[in-house]
Amino acid sequence: MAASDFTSAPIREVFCSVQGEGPYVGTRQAFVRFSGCNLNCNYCDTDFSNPGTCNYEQVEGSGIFEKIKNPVSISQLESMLKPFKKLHSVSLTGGEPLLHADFIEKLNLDSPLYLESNMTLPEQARKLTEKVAYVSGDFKLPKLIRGMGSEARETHMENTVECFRLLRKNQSRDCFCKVVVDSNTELETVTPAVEAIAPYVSCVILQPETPIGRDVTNPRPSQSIQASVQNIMELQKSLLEIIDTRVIPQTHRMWGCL
Ligand SMILES: C[S@@+](CC[C@H](N)C(=O)[O-])C[C@H]1O[C@@H](n2cnc3c(N)ncnc32)[C@H](O)[C@@H]1O
Ligand SMILES: Nc1nc2[nH]cc(C(=O)O)c2c(=O)[nH]1
Ligand code: SF4
Ligand SMILES: [Mg+2]
Repeated sequence: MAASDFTSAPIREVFCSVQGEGPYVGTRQAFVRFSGCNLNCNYCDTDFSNPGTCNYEQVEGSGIFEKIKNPVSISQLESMLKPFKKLHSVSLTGGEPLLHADFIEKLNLDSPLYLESNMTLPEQARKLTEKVAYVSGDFKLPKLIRGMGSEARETHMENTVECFRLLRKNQSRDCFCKVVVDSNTELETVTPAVEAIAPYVSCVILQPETPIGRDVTNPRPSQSIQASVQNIMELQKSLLEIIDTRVIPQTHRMWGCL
């Protein structure tokens, strides 16, 4: 897993699109997708490898990519983002962007930073407490992480809660939590997670797992790993006792944009 030094980072792609997930769905963003991740979620829809170059879609929505040599320097990335106008914010995603916190800390951009993170690296999160204006933090359910044994689960929970505490909502930052749920997700596993982070977030989003490599325009495939509408609405009803809880599927996968 290649992390970045202070001045350059391995970046998989840079493009402009609209936010497809969570409460800011539809806002115009530039996306910076860093390479590398510290987790292996069984539902992950993203190629975050580093093939040695970064795909750069300079013209919004064109589908035409230039290849930039990796690693990309801070000044190169700042210049690459300049053509994108009228942005709500710049999404820092991956892979796991917190692996590149030293690099992010040095970025100087015109738009606010929107961090999209798995929230498992508190020592890295600490470096960005003054830097990011939006935090879209996942709470990863341990059952959906490949290779996570029962001994590691307690530390995983502690690290996640500490990340939310460090990057919590305040006067100059919104912080919300997304939980990806599948057909086996039980209220008993989601409730303690939501209770623990509720003081730090503005709302919780239940994000139904989108089947990878299947026809996402067919919402009810016969043997679905997706949570049933009834199950997810039961989850929402219980969690609404704790905090504003919304159900928002990934909209960009339906539309077919990046
Ligand atoms: C690719 S991840 C990158 C950022 C960070 N590593 C994380 O997991 O939050 C971006 C978002 O996509 C979500 N995601 C990935 N695969 C998904 C799928 N098959 N269905 C629903 N959400 C998915 C993740 O849970 C996360 O909220
Ligand atoms: N349109 C769009 N919205 C997104 N929201 C989170 C994404 C991600 O992969 O981090 C993503 C993405 O890849 N595309
Ligand atoms: S943490 Fe994010 S990028 Fe990493 S495997 Fe999970 S969903 Fe994919
Ligand atoms: Mg994505």
